[in-house]
Amino acid sequence: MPSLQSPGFTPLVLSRRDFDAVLFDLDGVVTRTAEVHAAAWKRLFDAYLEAHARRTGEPFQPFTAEDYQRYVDGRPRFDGIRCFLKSRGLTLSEGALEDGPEAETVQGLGKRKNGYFLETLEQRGVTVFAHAVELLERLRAAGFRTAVVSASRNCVAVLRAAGLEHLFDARVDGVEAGKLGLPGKPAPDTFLEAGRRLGVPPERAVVLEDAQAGVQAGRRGHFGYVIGVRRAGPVGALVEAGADVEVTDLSTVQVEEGRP
Ligand SMILES: O=P(O)(O)OC[C@H]1O[C@@H](O)[C@H](O)[C@@H](O)[C@@H]1O
Repeated sequence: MPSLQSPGFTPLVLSRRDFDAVLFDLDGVVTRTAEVHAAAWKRLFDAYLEAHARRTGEPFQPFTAEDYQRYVDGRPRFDGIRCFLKSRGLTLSEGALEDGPEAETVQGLGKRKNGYFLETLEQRGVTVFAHAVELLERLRAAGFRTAVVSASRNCVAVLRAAGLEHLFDARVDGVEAGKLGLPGKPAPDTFLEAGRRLGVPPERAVVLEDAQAGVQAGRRGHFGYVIGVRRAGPVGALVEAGADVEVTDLSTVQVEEGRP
């Protein structure tokens, strides 16, 4: 039964009796980079929407936190652009791969946003959620296999900057998905690929996600357990999107060696 975790309820226990692997989203679950992405998207879309309002005479309606959570968070870069513009009844030509950041195309907007993201990352560096790193260490000590599954093409750079590469047995990110032609979240394919690489079937794997699209991917992939990690957004939104449980503090997740 889906539930919201709160004091007084039975603690959430991940046991080796039930599961062999845990698949972690990166931005917003392990590293504090979801807010860097969100700020870069806001900078991009607010400028775009303001210019659109000036051109058409329609009122300017800014890009909101809810827009980010519903249409952009967790999805591959260009899917996020298309999905958000569609939600506002806007379309933009796809453009070409070589379009520069100034181009008014999906490709151009994607490059512009990536420039904003990298600029902030360069200034601030990458910080982590200490409880997520501790959970990864506890899981690995108990014999779980671990993977990182991220839509981001910046996944390796973020992992390296945070010094976290050694905590994962497999990585399926935006670059890998592009090479393999895998659709991104909310499709389950990147999580399923991570399970395959670990040699673990979906029912023996747990998904940890902070994004609605990511939770949906976990549900659609029929994974053994889907944990929604609520960092922002309304209480219950991740359970509504398909998580088995919603937690805010990963230090409350218990790990048991059990017997596989
Ligand atoms: O633009 P990138 O680095 O490839 O990232 C794509 C997406 O990666 C996801 O992990 C983030 O939740 C999104 O905000 C981001 O847009």
